[in-house]
Parts: sequence; C-alpha cells; structure tokens
Amino acid sequence: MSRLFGMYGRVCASRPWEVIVAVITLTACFLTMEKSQKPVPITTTSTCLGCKEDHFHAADVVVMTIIRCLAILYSYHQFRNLQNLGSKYILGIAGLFVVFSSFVFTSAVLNILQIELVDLKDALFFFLLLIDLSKAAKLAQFALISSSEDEIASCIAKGVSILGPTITLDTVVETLVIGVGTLSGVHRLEILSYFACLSVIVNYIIFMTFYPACLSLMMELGKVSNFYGEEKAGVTKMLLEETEKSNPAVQRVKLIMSIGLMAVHIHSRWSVTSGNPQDGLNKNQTETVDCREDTSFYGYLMKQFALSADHIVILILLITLMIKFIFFESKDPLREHIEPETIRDIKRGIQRQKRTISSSVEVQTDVEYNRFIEAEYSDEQVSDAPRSLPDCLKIYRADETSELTDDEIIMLIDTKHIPAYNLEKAVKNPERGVKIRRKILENNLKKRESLINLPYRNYDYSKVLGACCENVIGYIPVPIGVAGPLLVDDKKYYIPMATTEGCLIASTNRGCRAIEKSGVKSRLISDGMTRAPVVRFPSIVKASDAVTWIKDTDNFAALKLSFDSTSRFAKLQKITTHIAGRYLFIRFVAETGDAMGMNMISKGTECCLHALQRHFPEMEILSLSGNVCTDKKPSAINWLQNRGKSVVCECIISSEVVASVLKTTTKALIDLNISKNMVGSAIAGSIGGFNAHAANIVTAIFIATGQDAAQNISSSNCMTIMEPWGQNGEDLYVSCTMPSIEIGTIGGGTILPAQSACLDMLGVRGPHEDIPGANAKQLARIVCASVVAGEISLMAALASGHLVKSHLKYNRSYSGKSALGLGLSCGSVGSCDR
Ligand SMILES: CC(C)(COP(=O)([O-])OP(=O)([O-])OC[C@H]1O[C@@H](n2cnc3c(N)ncnc32)[C@H](O)[C@@H]1OP(=O)([O-])[O-])[C@@H](O)C(=O)NCCC(=O)NCCSC(=O)C[C@@](C)(O)CC(=O)[O-]
Ligand SMILES: NC(=O)C1=CN([C@@H]2O[C@H](COP(=O)(O)OP(=O)(O)OC[C@H]3O[C@@H](n4cnc5c(N)ncnc54)[C@H](OP(=O)(O)O)[C@@H]3O)[C@@H](O)[C@H]2O)C=CC1
Repeated sequence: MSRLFGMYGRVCASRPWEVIVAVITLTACFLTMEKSQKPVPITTTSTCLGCKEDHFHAADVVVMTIIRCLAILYSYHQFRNLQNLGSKYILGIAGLFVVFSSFVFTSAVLNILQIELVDLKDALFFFLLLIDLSKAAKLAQFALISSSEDEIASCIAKGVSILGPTITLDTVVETLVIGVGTLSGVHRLEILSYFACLSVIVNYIIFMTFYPACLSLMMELGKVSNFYGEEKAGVTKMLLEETEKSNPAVQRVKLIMSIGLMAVHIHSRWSVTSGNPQDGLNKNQTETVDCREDTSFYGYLMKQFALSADHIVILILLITLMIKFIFFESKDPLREHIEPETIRDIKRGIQRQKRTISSSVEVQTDVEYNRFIEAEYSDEQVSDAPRSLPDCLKIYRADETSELTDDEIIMLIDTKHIPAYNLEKAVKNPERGVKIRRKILENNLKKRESLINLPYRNYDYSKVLGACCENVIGYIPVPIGVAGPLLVDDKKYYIPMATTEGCLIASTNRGCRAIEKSGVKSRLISDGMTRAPVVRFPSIVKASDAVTWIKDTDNFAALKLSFDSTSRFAKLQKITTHIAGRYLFIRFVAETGDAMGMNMISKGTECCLHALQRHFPEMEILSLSGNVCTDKKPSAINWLQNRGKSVVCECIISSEVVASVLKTTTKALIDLNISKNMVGSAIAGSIGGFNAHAANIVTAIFIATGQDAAQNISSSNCMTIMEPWGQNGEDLYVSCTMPSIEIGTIGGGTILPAQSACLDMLGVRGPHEDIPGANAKQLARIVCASVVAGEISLMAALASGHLVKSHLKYNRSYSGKSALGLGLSCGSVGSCDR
C-alpha cells in the first residue's frame, strides 16, 4: 500500500506543472459551470413560518457553541504542534495550502452541485475542525529534506508513501464520523455535516494531487538548499520517520470503526430513503420550521440568553488560549519533548545529510554549515550558571557525569580532578569527550574558529581510544580513490588509495591498464619484523662473549622459547648481532602473523632481554630500540637485510601497449630508467630509492588500509628495473624489488571501520582464517604490484614529457584550465607562461 502511494507521490512531484494546471483547469471549469437551475442556498439558519425571521432553536445553539469551542481548542492544539515541528516556512506553506484548498476547492465542488453557501459563519468553525495542518506541514518537511533537485521527487514520494495510507484511512473515518452528524436530527448540524463531509473529501483529493505538485514546484523554483538551512530538515526527517510510521493497532481500530459506521449509514439512509425519498440535503435546506411557541416571552428570553452565552463562552476561550499560547508556552518545545538520545540521533542524521548535501553546488559553505550545526545543535545544556565545585565533584564521584554540563566538566579539568586526556573515560561518552576537549582547545587558540572545519562527529571513537589515538579532537577526512583492476597472479584487484595528490591515482590507474593483459607476477621472498635493542657491557670482552653466547644454537633455542611465549603468532626466526665497541645491538627477527608486528616483536624482545640479563648481569639495557631495527628512519640495514615483507614483482608489456597506453617507447623508458632511477639515485647517494615514486603508491595504500603511515619510509624502499623484452627487444620487462614492506591486516589502524573496509575490498581484512600471516603477505604483494603500475605510468609521463601537463590538469584544476588553455608553451623570448 505504502509503495503504491510512494509511486503515486513520485508521479505528482515529478510532473508538478501538469498536475497543477490540470487541477486549476478543472476547478475553473467547475466554478464557471453554467447552472442549470437556480442554486439552492445552504443556510445555516432555517426559515421561520410564524415570525418570518431566522428561526432560532436552543438545541442548535448549544451544539454549535460546543462545536465552535472545540474548533478553537483544536486549532490551538494544531498551532502548538506546528510550533513543535518548527518553522515559518512550513507553517506558511501548510496554512496557505489549507486555506486555499478548503475554501476555493470546496466552493468549486459546491458550485458543481449547484449549492450556494450563503452563510459561512458556522462553516468556518467546521473548517477549523477539519483542518489538519500538521499533515500538510509534514509533507512540506519531507520535501525540504531534499538536498538536490534530483531528490525532490523521491522525498515527496517518500512523504506520500508514509502519509498517504494514514491520511486515506483518516479521510474515510472522518467522512463517516462526520456523516453521523447528518443523521443527528439537529438541523444546522445536519447541514454543516453534509458540507463538512464534502470538504473533507475535497481536501483529501487536493492533498493528494495539487499539494505535492505545488511543493515540488516550490522546491525547484526556490533552490532546494536555501530551504534546507533554514528548515533544519535533518531534524524533521528523523522526527517524521519516527512519528509517521502508522501504528498498526490504531489502523486496525480505524478500519473496524469505518466498517461499523458504514453499516450505520447504510442502515439509516436506507430507512430514510424508503420512508421519504425527498429527504436529503435539499430537503434540509428548504425545511421550514413552525416556531410559533417560541414567540413567547420565555422563548424570547431564552434566545437572547443562549446567543449571548454562546458568544461569551467563545470569547473567554479565545482570550484564555491566546494568553496561554503567547505568554506561557515553552519557547523550545522541540527539545522539551524529545529525549536527549533522539536529539543525538537527529544530529547524526544531520551530519549524514550534510555529507550528502556537500555535493550540492548550492549549499552553504562548510564553515557556515558547521556554524549552524554548532550553534543550533550543540549538546550544550541549559546555560544556567555552573554548580559549585563540591557539588560537581559529588556528581562526578557518584559516577553521574552525564548530569554535569560541559562547563562543569571543564571546571573539573581546570581544577585537575579530571585529566584532559582522560575525558572520554570520565564522561563515558567518547564523542562528548572529544567535543569538550575541542572547547578547551578553542579557548586556547588565537583563532577560536580554527576547528570549525575539523569534523569530529559520527566517528566510532570506541575503536580509536586505547588503540589508535590520544587527546582526540576529531578526524581528518582524506579523499580515497581506486585504481584498477590490477591483475596480480591472475587475480583482479581494485586498489584503494587515500591521497590528496591529484594525478596519482590517474597515473596508477593507467599503469594498471597497461598491465591489464599480461598481469603482474609476484613472489614473497622473506617475512620478518625486526627489533634491535642497544645494550652496553663493561668491556668489549664481555660484549663479544655475549655475541658468542647468542650465536650458540642451544642458547638461541632458549631465547626463542622466551620470545615465542609472549604471543600466539610472533615466532622468533633469527638474531643478528652488531657490535660497536662495548655497545651491542641485538637484532631480533620474527614472523608476526597477519600483524605488522611492532608491538608483538617489542614484547618478545623485552622478554628475551630479561632472559639475557640473567646470564649477563653486568649487561646494561640502554633501550629496547637501538635504531638498528630500523623503524621509521632511512637506513641501509632494512634495504640490505630486509624488514617486514620482502617482495618482488615483474610484468611484461607489449610494444603496442607501451605506445597506445603509455604514449612512449620501450627504448625511451629503459633509457630513462637507467639515467634516472639508477645513475641519478646513485649520484644522490640514495639507499633504497632506486625508483620513481614507490612512496606515493605505498603511502596512499597505507593510509587507506590503516597501516602505520610513518613506516612508508622503509616500506617504500624499491628498485625498479626496466629491460627490453621479446625477439626484437621492443617489448618492455619491468620488475620492482621491495625488501622492507612493513604491513599488516590486523592491529593498529587496520581495525578502524573505514580502513578495514578497504582491506575488505582487497579480500585481506583481519587475520587469515587458515594460515596466519597469509593476508598480510598477500597485501604486501598487492602493494608491490601496485608500485609496478605506478612506476610504469610515471616513467612514461616523464619519458614523453607529459608530467607537468597532466599535473596541471589533475593536480591544479583551479588554475589548470587557463594554464592548459595557454598550452604551457614557452614564450618567444624563452619565458614560460604562468
Ligand atoms: C605513554 C606515556 C606518555 C606515559 O607516560 P607516563 O609518564 O607514564 O604518564 P603519566 O601518567 O605519569 O603522565 C605524564 C604526562 O604524560 C602525558 N600523558 C600520559 N598519558 C597520556 C594520555 N593517555 N594521553 C595524553 N597524554 C598523556 C600527560 O601530559 C601527563 O601529564 P599530566 O597531564 O597528567 O600532568 C609514555 O610512556 C610514553 O611516552 N611512551 C612512549 C610511546 C611512544 O613514544 N610511542 C611512539 C611509537 S614507537 C615507534 O613508532 C617508533 C619506534 C619505537 O619503533 C622507533 C624506534 O625504533 O625508536
Ligand atoms: N611498540 C612499538 O615500538 C611500535 C608500535 N607501533 C604500533 O604498533 C601497532 C601494531 O602493532 P602490532 O604488533 O602489529 O599489532 P597489535 O599490537 O595490535 O598486535 C596484534 C594482536 O593481534 C593478535 N592476533 C590475532 N590474530 C592474529 C594473526 N593472525 N596474526 C597476528 N596477530 C594476531 C595478536 O595476538 P597475540 O597477542 O597472541 O600476539 C596481537 O594481540 C601499530 O599501531 C603501530 O603504529 C609502531 C611502531 C613501533
């Protein structure tokens, strides 16, 4: 049912002009229709036979007074609800719509029926009772949720699909219930009930046709995003979805009620019709009443009294409600009525929507948006003065930090009762902790608004704390792209790369394309993380004794036993020793399963050092890391003796592909590789840098997959070799040798959701199910193969002289257009265009 309404809503919203024109044309036709006979006036009074003046009936007055009071109360309630939904636009749209539809369209229908509404005085109160402003407002809110023109129809369709079934059932029930009024026997009530039924049905038709179309048009004409900011659509979206899901029990009751009422109607109408076929609306309209007994003095008094009481009651009610609405209603009922949890959810919704709308060109700047979010939806509690320090401490110690305001928490931090870096734990809400830390930081910054563009919401800090970061103030969104498919050992991979260097992914992608047919072959040569503590002995004799002791097979076995006991996966492979005077550097090498392994190996090494110290009590442990490891620093040892995964990859590219995809020749590439990657790097005294840009690819994949980014230093060690291939030597053979890729698929940043999603893309997330270490090894091979792709493409760009042109296009688009337009040619006197 809901889907049906949804489809219908989409049709109305996506063809607004057609629907509006059709409805207006029909209405105009109805209004101007030639009347075949003189219209019969509906009057809310009836003609008195005896006195020739408006007939007065006490029962009518009482009933009508009650209806008027109810109508006023109901309208009051409606306005309060609208205030809760909260916006002048919504109120305006809904109000206009209701007035328009209720009066204009109902009048049009009355015109077709050739009925003239002479006295709308009482009908007005019925209108008030029939109007449901909130439904119109809610549909408007759905429309306002749309962040781009494309979304308008979908949002309205969603609104119609949610509201449609409820409104349809409500209309049926309303018509039937009001229809009971036509059987009441109270003359004025009967006439108005007929009128009201008609109005309800007309309202329904307009709500389902004209209104969605109008909304759609308004949104399109009014530029979606402008509405968005003002309407806080995110808030309403969440509310709507929560509140509009129809309660099945209520729906069932309504259905049963409708059937019952239908039975009542059929029964009474059948009996009325069979009794007197003249009865009906027209009969009621022309009914005359003999009221001669009312001409008595008592009757006259009653009439005067009842009329004035009628007015007095309504007046008092109106004044009371106005005073209450203006002076005593809460100014921020939205907050009052929604649980803090819901507000938080709503805010998350806003952030999600913000991400969606940030793609829209029309949307306000990020700074403006963030200001809006900060100002409107900050978790700031009431701006009451903070409680006293002892009171706050009492609450804090009672473990009820959620009761404390941000300012009170800051007071506890300032007075050293809470360490600032422990905020998340103290408030037991990581996001709130981060938010408070930002506040403290902002107070200490020269430019307080510096943090506005640094996001912090909607991040799973539970995975960060105690694992990836301290003193957290948010997160940095880094764009991530994909290169590929890359064929590695006959399997296709799509490579996630997080980078801000335009052109890098385009280049790697071109490399992947160049090796698409032949693919890359990869082999893992060795796997072993290293840690090398520095220890000191009293003399070189003692130091060399230690070297001899460690080299002994049995002693190594004993050390390995200690080391291996510290982890299920870290397994000591070998120990190399490096002596320097009385200093000894002991390099532990261990496999660490699927983890990069620095924590694991450090733990095992520490255990071994303690075992060693038992044999050499004079040994002084200077540091667990003596830089011979070598971690996160350029060094020859990793290049020569490997660290982490040592991988080698090769591929062959045909001369045709070199020409068509890489726009160069094999000869030019080989020539460049020798001059640049070999000779050039040798002249520079490079260690492990015999490549064009391995670090680019390594770092982008490292960031995407949650590796320790600082380990790009050794991990990017690479020698790229290019050779001629094939019979004529016109095809290209390329290999990359990377001896120290420090990488893992478990531990560190790999556990964060976005990063593990990237690992998932490559099919290597987490620990390998059967062979510990297999995932990390595979990831290392993928990295090396991606480096091959990157190397080929950049070398080709350099060989063909395309580097600057391509970077201005992809890396500097803001000025690239003009630069490219000028062709980057050198001026006639030798100067280059800017
Ligand atoms: C962890 C600490 C700081 C503890 O240090 P601690 O002295 O035990 O901590 P404390 O509780 O006594 O607090 C002292 C101060 O530390 C700060 N502090 C204390 N805890 C926190 C926290 N949670 N968040 C933020 N700040 C903290 C804070 O400023 C605090 O002062 P307070 O504000 O309380 O007056 C210390 O043991 C330490 O610095 N460890 C070294 C860890 C490190 O540097 N890791 C880097 C990675 S290792 C690596 O990647 C490279 C490597 C090692 O392989 C390179 C190589 O080969 O050498
Ligand atoms: N301490 C240091 O000196 C340095 C630390 N780092 C940081 O260390 C972190 C990485 O350390 P790392 O040791 O890799 O990771 P972890 O510290 O997260 O250790 C890996 C954990 O995963 C468990 N595990 C489960 N399944 C497997 C599996 N299949 N293979 C391997 N381990 C498995 C290990 O079990 P078990 O407990 O049985 O071993 C271990 O507890 C990063 O955050 C990095 O930045 C970086 C450089 C230096």
